[in-house]
Amino acid sequence: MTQTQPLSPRAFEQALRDKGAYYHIHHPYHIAMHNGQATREQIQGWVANRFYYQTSIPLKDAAIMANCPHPDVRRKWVQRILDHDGHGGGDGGIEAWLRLGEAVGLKREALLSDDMVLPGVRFAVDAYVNFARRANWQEAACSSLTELFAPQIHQARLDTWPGHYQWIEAEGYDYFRSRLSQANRDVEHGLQLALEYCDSVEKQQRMLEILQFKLDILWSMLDAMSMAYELKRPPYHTVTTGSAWHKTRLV
Ligand SMILES: O=C(O)c1cc(C(=O)O)c2c(n1)C(=O)C(=O)c1cc(C(=O)O)[nH]c1-2
Repeated sequence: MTQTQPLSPRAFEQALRDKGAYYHIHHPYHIAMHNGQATREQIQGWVANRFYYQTSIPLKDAAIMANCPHPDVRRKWVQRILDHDGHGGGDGGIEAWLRLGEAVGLKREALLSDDMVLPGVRFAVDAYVNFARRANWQEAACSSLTELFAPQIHQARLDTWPGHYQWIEAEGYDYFRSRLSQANRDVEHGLQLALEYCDSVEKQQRMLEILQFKLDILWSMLDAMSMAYELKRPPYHTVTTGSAWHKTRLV
């Protein structure tokens, strides 16, 4: 039956939350990391590839702000950029992620060079940034709502990784700890925007589709990592043992 009336705000919020069934917490790569079955190379590969996501988030948030004509929204949204880039002399999330890299045995330069970033990860992350550039600001803003499910995944890492991976240095966990409160605050704002904006059946359905698009991005990143670090099939593995893929941000 075709839906003619929009869902109530409460029912729509529930429909957004139900998308958690597809969160990357359920990806086999993530499950292996959670269960202590990931090798050092797999953890390092994940940290190095996720760094590309971390450094792209402020680009994505700046694109949203560039398209948003409302000072009150921008005033709140800018906090996301400050969280990652740091402000007032304090380090931000990007620096914390670099420390995570060091804690898992990677050199800062290795992360900063993007050398390990697999094409599949790059394409997925670039799709997120480009979506934020093109979409209207409300749709782009609400695509961050996978963060609804993020505190759980950060907490699970804090609970299980120190026991499983004793070789990871303790300072590495600061990033996950800091995101627990930041993500909850972001979600509160993002949810409020989504509930206000999605006042028709069409907008609600489109927003659910956008959230799925974002879930697809996160899942696809881990698919690329599975190919490279679990199945040992990085791009061009039939041709070379080297990493021939492109290494620079082209878009
Ligand atoms: O570690 C994770 O699993 C995870 C997932 C997500 C997410 O759901 O997009 C984010 C983060 N972490 C994160 O640390 C973060 O800063 C972040 C920002 C955003 C966003 O879409 O604006 N997602 C996420």
